[in-house]
Amino acid sequence: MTAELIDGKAFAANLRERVGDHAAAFAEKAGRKAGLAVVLVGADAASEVYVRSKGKATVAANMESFEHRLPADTAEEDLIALVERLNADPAVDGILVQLPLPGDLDEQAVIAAIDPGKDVDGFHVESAGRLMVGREGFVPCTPLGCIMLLKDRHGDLSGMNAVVIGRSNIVGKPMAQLLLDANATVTIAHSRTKDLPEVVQRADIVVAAVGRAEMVKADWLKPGATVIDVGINRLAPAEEGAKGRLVGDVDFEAAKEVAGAITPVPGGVGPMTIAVLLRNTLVAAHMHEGLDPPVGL
Ligand SMILES: NC(=O)C1=CN([C@@H]2O[C@H](COP(=O)(O)OP(=O)(O)OC[C@H]3O[C@@H](n4cnc5c(N)ncnc54)[C@H](OP(=O)(O)O)[C@@H]3O)[C@@H](O)[C@H]2O)C=CC1
Ligand SMILES: Nc1nc(=O)c2c([nH]1)NC[C@@H]1CN(c3ccc(C(=O)N[C@@H](CCC(=O)O)C(=O)O)cc3)C=[N+]21
Repeated sequence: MTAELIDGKAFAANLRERVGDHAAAFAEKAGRKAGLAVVLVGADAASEVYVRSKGKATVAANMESFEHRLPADTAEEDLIALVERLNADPAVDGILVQLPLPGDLDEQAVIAAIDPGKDVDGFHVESAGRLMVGREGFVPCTPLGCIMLLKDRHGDLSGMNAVVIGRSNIVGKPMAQLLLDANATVTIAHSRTKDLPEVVQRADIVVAAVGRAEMVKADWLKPGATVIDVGINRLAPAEEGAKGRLVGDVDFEAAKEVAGAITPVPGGVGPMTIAVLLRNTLVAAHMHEGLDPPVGL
């Protein structure tokens, strides 16, 4: 058996296109473009690439991109002061502070400074709380992108057994909550989980968000399971000077012979994260202008 490939890249391109159309209509109505501010502290090479691609995608979707680069030794109060300026700036609808932050900057303190109405990453405690109790709010981009792919494939997830591996605030926990909201029966596994292969064996849906290259093995999977691989791991390059290959948390080559459907890395969940970020920003912009949010995004 060979799994169907879940083409996150194509799904994301389609979502960005629809967001772009709605963003153009928004600009007509509001007399301004929706705006996303991205704050990057320090000069992490991978983050640089990521921030640049977000900026390009934002502009391509008819929105404005504001990039703020601060040195790695920035004081927490200066970073928070920038966030507060962005909170007060009517041209900025969404604020994303690229994580992780360098040094001993307190991530929770910085995120807490973001206006929850501009928290398009969904990392603020207010957003997390809203998701937990089932109220409208911003949902973290990566898990929201994953649930879109799952609903696209399965329609109704009711009664399906879902196993989420990883319990971070930005992926694992919100992912589990979204699956629960979709009436799946959810198990959250983590580093203390006993007999992970046996836990995964029962799953109709596996979401791997661990950060360990190719950890999830093919023989753990229930035949026909749907596998969503969130992991982004760069392997050591085979030769000096070369760029290491990017792999997920799932042993893709073997898993695709057992799974029913699987997301590749790259080209799976990653592109969805950016597309959903643009979607969240456009929703924020509508709220800021007192307009009804676009339907069907
Ligand atoms: N595609 C995308 O857009 C995005 C991809 N990512 C990628 O997703 C992955 C996860 O990210 P993130 O959630 O931030 O990572 P974290 O490091 O915050 O969390 C990893 C989780 O995996 C668990 N874990 C670690 N080792 C094991 C193990 N051996 N068995 C079972 N569980 C284990 C940890 O358990 P414990 O809590 O017990 O320590 C923890 O809950 C990374 O590869 C990251 O790069 C992240 C964000 C976006
Ligand atoms: N405040 C904040 N919000 C985030 O959402 C956030 C963050 N900080 N810090 C870092 C992680 C990581 N992340 C990715 C997004 C897209 C790809 C992506 O598009 N990946 C491409 C491959 C890119 C490549 O080739 O390097 C793919 O999977 O196809 C990857 C990783 C968002 N994150």
